[in-house]
Amino acid sequence: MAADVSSCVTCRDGGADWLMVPLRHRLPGRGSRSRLPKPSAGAALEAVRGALVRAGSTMALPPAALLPGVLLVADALALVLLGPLVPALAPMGVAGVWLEAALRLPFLATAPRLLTPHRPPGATAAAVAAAATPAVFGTLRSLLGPPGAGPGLLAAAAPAWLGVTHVATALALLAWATPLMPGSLPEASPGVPKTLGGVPKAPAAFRRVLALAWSEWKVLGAAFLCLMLAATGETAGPYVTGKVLDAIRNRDGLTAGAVGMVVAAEAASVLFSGCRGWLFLLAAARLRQSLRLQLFSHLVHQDLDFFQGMPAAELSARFSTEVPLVSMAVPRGTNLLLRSLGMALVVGMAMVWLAPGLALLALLELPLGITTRRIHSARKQALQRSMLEASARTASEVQESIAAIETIQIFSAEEEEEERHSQNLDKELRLKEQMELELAGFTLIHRVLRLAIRVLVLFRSHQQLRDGSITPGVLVTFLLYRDTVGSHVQVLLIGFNEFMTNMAAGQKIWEYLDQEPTRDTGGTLEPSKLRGDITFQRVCFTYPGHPERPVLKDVSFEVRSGEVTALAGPNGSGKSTAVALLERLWDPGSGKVLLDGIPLQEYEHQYLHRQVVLVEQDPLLFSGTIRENVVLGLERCEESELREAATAAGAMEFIQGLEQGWDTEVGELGGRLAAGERCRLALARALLRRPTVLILDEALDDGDEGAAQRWVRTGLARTVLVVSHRPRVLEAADRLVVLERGAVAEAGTPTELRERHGAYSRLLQGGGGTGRPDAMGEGDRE
Ligand SMILES: Nc1ncnc2c1ncn2[C@@H]1O[C@H](COP(=O)(O)OP(=O)(O)OP(=O)(O)O)[C@@H](O)[C@H]1O
Repeated sequence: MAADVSSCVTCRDGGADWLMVPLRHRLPGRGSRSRLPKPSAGAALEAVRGALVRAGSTMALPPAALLPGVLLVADALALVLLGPLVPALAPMGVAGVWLEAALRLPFLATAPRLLTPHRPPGATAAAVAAAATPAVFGTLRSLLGPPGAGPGLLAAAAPAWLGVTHVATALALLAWATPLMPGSLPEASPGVPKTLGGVPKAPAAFRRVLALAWSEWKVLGAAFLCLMLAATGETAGPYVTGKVLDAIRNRDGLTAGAVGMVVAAEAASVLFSGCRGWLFLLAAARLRQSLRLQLFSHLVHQDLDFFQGMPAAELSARFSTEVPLVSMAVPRGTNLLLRSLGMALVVGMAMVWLAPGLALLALLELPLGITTRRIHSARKQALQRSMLEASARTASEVQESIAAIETIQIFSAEEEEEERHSQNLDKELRLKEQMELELAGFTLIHRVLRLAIRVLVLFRSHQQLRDGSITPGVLVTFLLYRDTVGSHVQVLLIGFNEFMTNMAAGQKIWEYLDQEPTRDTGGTLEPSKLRGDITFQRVCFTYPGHPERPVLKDVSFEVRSGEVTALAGPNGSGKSTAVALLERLWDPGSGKVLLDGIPLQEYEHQYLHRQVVLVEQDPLLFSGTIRENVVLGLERCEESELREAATAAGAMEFIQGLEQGWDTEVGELGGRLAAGERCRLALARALLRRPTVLILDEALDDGDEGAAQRWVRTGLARTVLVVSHRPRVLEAADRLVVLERGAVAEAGTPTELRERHGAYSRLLQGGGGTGRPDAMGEGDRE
C-alpha cells in the first residue's frame, strides 16, 4: 500500500519542519498520526539534533538514555518508507524478513548521529540488534511455529510489535552491557583500599593475560595438540562403538579390526587426556613462577614512595593468592573452554542436522545462559576483587599485630586488636555470604530458564511426533545430543566465568607492573678510586606524598674526605632526609648531591652503594648466623679482616662471649640479640666493606665518640658522616652542620659553633646532661 503523500501536512514546531504522516496504511487498526522528521531536510535533521541535545541537557539525561527514543523514531520512519515494499517482500518468506532488516539498518545506524558529539558507545550494536531482532524472531517463527506460519514482516505488523521489538532489544542490550560498564561495578568495601587505577577494561586484561601466556606458547601449544587428539578420540569412541553394534546386529560377528578400532579410540582418548592435563598444569606452574619473578623484580626497583602506603603483608598476600589465579587463567581457560566449545559446536551442528526446528528451540538455552552467567560473572569479579583486597588487608594487619606484640602488651591493647581482627573477618565473611547468595540466585534463575526451554522442546517434539515429522529414534538421539551439548555448554559457561574471574584477580598485579620507578638508575661511572668528598649544592626536597611541605630548603654544605662530620638539628629538621638523598633512596627536587664533584646519578647504582654505606640506629639483620650477617653479600673475606672489622665495631667481645661465637643464630630479624648488639654487628658489616663514605644515623652510643675518628685514621672508612643527638658524639666530630626547619642554620667546628651561641648552643642546652637534647619536634612546633 503506497503512502498517501498528498495527505501529509507540514507545520512548524520549535523551528523544525515536521512531517505529519498518517500511519493507517501500514499499522492496521490504528489511525494515529505520528510526528516524524522529514528525511530529506538537512535543516530539519540539524534542528532535531539540536532539540535532542537541548532536551538531554535540560533534563540532565545522558545521551545513552536518549538512544532508545532516537532508534524508535528512526525505525518508525524506515517502516513508513518501506510500506510500499511490503507486497514484494512478504512472499519471499525468511529472506524477505532479513531483507527488511537490512533495509531498516541504515536508518537505525544513521539516527544515533543526531546525538553527536555525545554519541553513546554501543550505538551501532544497538542499531544492529534492533534491526535483527524481528528477523531472528521471524525466522524462529517460521521454523518452529505451526505449519504454514510465515515469518511476518515488521512493516506489516501491528504497531505494538514495533514497541515490543525495541523494548526487547533495549532489555537485551542492557543485560549485556550493564555489567561491563566500568563505573557500574561496586566499589571495594569501606575500609578496603581502593585500587590504584580503577577497573580495567576486560579486553586490556585479556591482552595482558595472553601476552603473559605467550611466553609458554610451546608447552601450551603441545597441550592444545593433546587436547585436540583427546577430543578426537572421545568423539570417535561412540561412533566406532556404534559401528561395532551395527556389525553385531547384522550378524557380521566381532572382528579383530573392529575391536582394535574401539580400543585404539579409547586408548588415544585416555593417553592424550592425561598428557593434556599434565601439560596444562606444567604451563600454569611455569607461568606462576615467571609472573612471581617478574613482579618481584619490578617491585624491588620501585621508588620508596611506592612502599610507603603498602604494607608488606598485603604485597605478600597478593603474591600468594592473586598470582596463582592469573597464571591459571590461560591454561585452564584453554583446557576447559576450547574443548567444550569444540564439542558443543560439533554436537550442536549434529542436532541442527537431525531436527533443525527443535535444535533452534533447544539451543535458545545458550544465549539465555550466557546472559545470566555474564551478569553473574561481572558481579562475581567485583566481589572477588573486594574479597582479595579484604583478605590482603587482614593478612597485613595480622602481621603488623604480631610484629608489634610487645607494644600491644605494654599498652594492654589486646582487646582492641581482637576487635579489629574480628571486624576484618566479619567484612570478609559478609563478602563471602554475598557471593554465595548471588551464586544461588543466579543458579536458580538459570535453572528456571533451562527448565522452561526443556518443557518447550518436549511440547514441540510431542507435536512433531504426532504429525510424523520426526521418528522416535531421531528424538532419542536428539535428546542424548542435547544433554551432551548441555554439559559442554555448562562447562563453557562456568569456565568462562572462572576465566574472567581469574583475569580480574590480576588487576592489581598489572597495576604494580605498570608502575614505573621515577629514579634514574642508569649511571655508569665506576672510578677505581674515590676521595669521598660530598657536596650538597642548593638542594631542595619534598616527599612525593606531601608536595606542599618542603623538607629541605636550599641546603648547601660539604663533608670532607678524611674527616668526621656531624649532622645535627632538632627532630624533624631533615637530617635523615639528607642521608636518604646521599644514599639515593630519593633524588633531590632541585639542586645536586655530588660525590667527588660528580652528581650521584652518574655513578653506577651498585658501585655507589658499595662506596656509600649507611648504618642505622636499629639496623636489620637476617635470620642466619652472626658470621653470615656480617659477611652478607661479599664473595671473599679473610678471617683476619672479619675480626678486624668486628673489633673496630666493638662487637668482638660479645661475639666471643656467646657459646657458639660467630656461628650463633641471630633469629628472625636478629630478634635473639639486644638492640646494641645488632647495631654493633651492623657496624662491623659496614666496616668490613671499607666504604669510601660511612654514614652513621644515630648508630653511635655515648662512649663511642672517638670510634669514628679511629676508623678514618686506620683507613676503615675515608669519610664519616654522623647523624646524632648526643652532645658527646657531636662534640667529638671534626666539623658540624646544624639543620633547622630543613635549612642549614650554621656550620663549623664544634668550638666555633659553641662560641657563636647560635643554633648549636641551643641544641646542646636542649639536651641537658642526658646526652639526648630534649628538643621539641619541628613538626610539632609548626
Ligand atoms: N617518608 C616521608 N614522607 C613524608 N614526610 C616525611 C617522610 N619522612 C620524613 N618526613 C617528614 O620530613 C621531615 C624531616 O624528617 P627527617 O626524618 O628527615 O628529620 P630528622 O631531622 O632526621 O628527625 P629525627 O631527628 O627525629 O630523626 C619531618 O617533618 C618528617 O615528618
